[in-house]
Amino acid sequence: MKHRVLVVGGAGYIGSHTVKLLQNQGYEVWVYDNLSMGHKESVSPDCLIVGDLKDKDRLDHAIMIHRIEGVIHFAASAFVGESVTEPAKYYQNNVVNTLSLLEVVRKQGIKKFVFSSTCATYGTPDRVPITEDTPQNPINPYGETKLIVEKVLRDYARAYQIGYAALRYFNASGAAADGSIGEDHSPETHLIPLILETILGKRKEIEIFGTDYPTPDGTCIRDYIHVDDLAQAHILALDILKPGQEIKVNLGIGQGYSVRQVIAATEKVTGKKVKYKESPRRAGDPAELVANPAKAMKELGWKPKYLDIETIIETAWNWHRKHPNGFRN
Ligand SMILES: NC(=O)c1ccc[n+]([C@@H]2O[C@H](COP(=O)([O-])OP(=O)(O)OC[C@H]3O[C@@H](n4cnc5c(N)ncnc54)[C@H](O)[C@@H]3O)[C@@H](O)[C@H]2O)c1
Ligand SMILES: O=c1ccn([C@@H]2O[C@H](COP(=O)(O)OP(=O)(O)O[C@H]3O[C@H](CO)[C@@H](O)[C@H](O)[C@H]3O)[C@@H](O)[C@H]2O)c(=O)[nH]1
Repeated sequence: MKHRVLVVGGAGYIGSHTVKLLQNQGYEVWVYDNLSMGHKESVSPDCLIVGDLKDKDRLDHAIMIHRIEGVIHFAASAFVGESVTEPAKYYQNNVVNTLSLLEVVRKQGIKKFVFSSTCATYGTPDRVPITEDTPQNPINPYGETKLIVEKVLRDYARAYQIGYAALRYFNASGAAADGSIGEDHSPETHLIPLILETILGKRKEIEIFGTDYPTPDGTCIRDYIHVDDLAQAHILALDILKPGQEIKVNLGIGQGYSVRQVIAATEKVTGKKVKYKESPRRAGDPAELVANPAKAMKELGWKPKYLDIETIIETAWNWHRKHPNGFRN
């Protein structure tokens, strides 16, 4: 029997791709989202419950009437740069509101909880690729909030037997292979969609944030992982979680690309030149974040399908050029 799942933040970018995959694989799915960043068009209307994370009564009711067995929690404020200038928003939404959700989960006796963590919890790692035993010393408030929730989950697992998976994603990218849904953040801050918007003439140019990093071409290196590969890892984690179990894994492909390499790969995929300008570093950005995904592959039986940046960008390009205004067309 496939589980009945509540996907909190399920109308967002990674959430909506996970919802689609869960539905394709026969799970009964309910989406809970306040639509502050998400899009109602990204999920089927009959499974959407519009509500806020801090509304305990609404969550309680949703979990009870739909007899939810597992929760996947994507809802958060998730811009590294903004978290430096507006930390209060991040501690409130990512920590306080998540505690509120966990109160309901605990009361309702739910024993499967999958959490969107991040490689930003590692801060500036001593070495790459990053393994899960790398010390977690975030260098921005966003990473700090995610680390706090990981610690709360550890304690709740031990005291209340809530089984949890803290999935530490690297950089989510790409769009559904069938072109039906994709990435649409407002404001957009992520590198690949911004490059594509520049190509589509929606922006004058892309800024490269920092060209003096200790990397071969001076720009930041990240591990770009396809959103459907991320989605599949959530389903695998949900399936195997046992009460009180703790899973902490990195989700990346184990290969890093610099900002300049991503621009070059996008030019190749689209056949168009990208206008860019070199700008100062953005606050809160570590030089290089690349995953060692071996633990996720072993513990979840996970195997990413998209191992090549150009194929990942191709899926994003396919979505962006057909939906230049995102879900508004
Ligand atoms: N995008 C990435 O590269 C990346 C990398 C690592 C971790 N993450 C984490 O993955 C998760 C999903 O990221 P995303 O890129 O899909 O973000 P997103 O903003 O597209 O999705 C988040 C969703 O949560 C909803 N939400 C936010 N606050 C809420 C609240 N208080 N109540 C109800 N709903 C609320 C938003 O409306 C949105 O639909 C986040 O937790 C993020 O921190 C993302
Ligand atoms: O206009 C831009 C935007 C980004 N970058 C650079 O591109 C890289 C990727 O940036 P971005 O796409 O904004 O992703 P991150 O800041 O790495 O953050 C994402 O990836 C993190 C994990 O690395 C997650 O935790 C966050 O939620 C998610 O937003 C970084 O080096 C940025 O400095 C630019 O040079 N110019």
